[in-house]
Formats: sequence, C-alpha cells, structure tokens
Amino acid sequence: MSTALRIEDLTVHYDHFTALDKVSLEIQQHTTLGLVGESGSGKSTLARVIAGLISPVQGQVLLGSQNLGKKRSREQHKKIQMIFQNPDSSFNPKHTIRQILAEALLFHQIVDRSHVDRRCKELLASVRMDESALGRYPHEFSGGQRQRIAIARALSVEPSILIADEPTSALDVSVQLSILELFNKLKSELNLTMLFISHDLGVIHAISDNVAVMRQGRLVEVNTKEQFFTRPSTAYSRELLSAVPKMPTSQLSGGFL
Ligand SMILES: Nc1ncnc2c1ncn2[C@@H]1O[C@H](COP(=O)(O)OP(=O)(O)OP(=O)(O)O)[C@@H](O)[C@H]1O
Repeated sequence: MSTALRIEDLTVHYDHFTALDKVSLEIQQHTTLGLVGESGSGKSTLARVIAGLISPVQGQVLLGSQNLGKKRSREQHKKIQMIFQNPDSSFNPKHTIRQILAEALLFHQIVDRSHVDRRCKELLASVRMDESALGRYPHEFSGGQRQRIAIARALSVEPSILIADEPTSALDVSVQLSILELFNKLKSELNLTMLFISHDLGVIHAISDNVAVMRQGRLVEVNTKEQFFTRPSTAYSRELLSAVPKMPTSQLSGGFL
C-alpha cells in the first residue's frame, strides 16, 4: 500500500496559542483515517491546514511525493476536498443544485460544457439522489440531503483525498446512519482515501480503517481500528473509550458501544 498523504511536523499558532504542535501523520491510499480527540484538541485545525485553508508556521503537507507549499495551485486545491458539519455555509443559496455542481465541474475543467448536465446527474446518482434535484435550491432539501449534495460536489472534482469534518454531527441519528452508509459505499465504489473527523467513537468505529487521537494540539496515538478499540496504547485513549456514554448511535458501531 502506498502513502496518499504525509504531513510532517505541522505547527499552527493562533496568536500565542499553539493549536498544532509538530504533528506528523500518514494516510495510506484507499484507507480512512478516523481522527478523534476532545473539543479544542486541534482536529479541525489539522484538517484546514491539510486542505490549504490555513498555513502552518512550520511543517509540510505532502500529497504523494508532491510537497504542497503555502501557495497552492488550483490543481493542488482540487486534489484535497473538504466536507463540513454544516454544508450550508459553502452553498450559494441563490444557486440551484445544477449550478452548484456545474460551477465546480467547470472551474476545475473536469468536463466541458456539453457534458456538464450528464455528469451532474451521475453525481447525484452516486449520492443516491434523483436528478429532479438539479433544478431546486439548497433550502428545499433536508440536512441529510444537503450533506449528500455537498458530498457530490466534493467528489465532482475527483479529489485524491476527502476530508470530512464532523459531517454527521448536525444530523438526526437515523440520518447519520444513512450518511455513514453512503460514505462506506463510496469508499469501496470509488476507492476513496479519507480523513474522517468525529468526536463520536461509534461513528469512528463504523467508518475507519485506522484511528488517530489528538490531545492539546498533539497526536498521542495512531493505530489500527482494531488495536485502538481493543488495546489502545495510551492512558488517554483508554480514558476516551471508557468515557463513551451509552448512546443511540450504538447502532452505528457494529456492537462497539
Ligand atoms: N481562528 C482561531 N483563532 C484563535 N483560536 C482558534 C481559532 N480556531 C481555533 N482556535 C483554537 O484552537 C484550538 C483548536 O481548535 P480546533 O477547532 O482545531 O479544535 P477541534 O479539536 O476541532 O475542536 P471541536 O471538536 O470542538 O471542533 C481551540 O482551543 C480553539 O479555541
């Protein structure tokens, strides 16, 4: 298996606060790394640095063998796509779903104009939505459907890495389940490489191949899913696992919770 993404010594400061402290990590191709850790531990900051949305004061992000510098090209931006907890913030409410998907396809020159419509329909089908959605606006859909549209848009540019930052946290449990199932199907259909952030260990168990644990801006454990859930290597991970409340999301976890 080859390395899809490698980060080395990433350090981020917000004013005088160190949000990331020399974080190094690898994600292997076609695998999903689940990222967990308490609130404020630096998970979203790490995701944003990898996606090129903020710059580190130190360290580097390598995509395959390519070092992504501070100023990324359009092509480099395209390669790492991010899905957020709330997709609404990245949709123009005045644009139809067709416009939202077409904009990404044309901006990144994925298809020419004559093929946009067909590709939009295929993308909707890939997230299990009907093509009748194309003429409608984001506010006409439920939160789960909007997240499906955000996933379709992220996939439209054929990224090498998909980062999902708490993509199911704002959804009802039954909708969470359907979105997780979709991610799992897409993983195998498209051979995705993903960084999947969640504070919910049931979700992490359902989606990950490997698990990384952050605490106070540092990585404290990177392990296979099986090892993390059965034989975590740090006292902090044991604490996280023992603190898991018995939640309705237990149905997501394959019996973990
Ligand atoms: N723009 C910012 N300016 C100043 N401090 C920030 C900024 N963004 C995040 N922080 C701080 O950096 C630390 C890490 O934040 P981050 O959002 O990366 O954590 P997180 O693990 O994703 O948390 P959560 O699970 O609550 O989303 C926190 O203490 C946060 O308050």
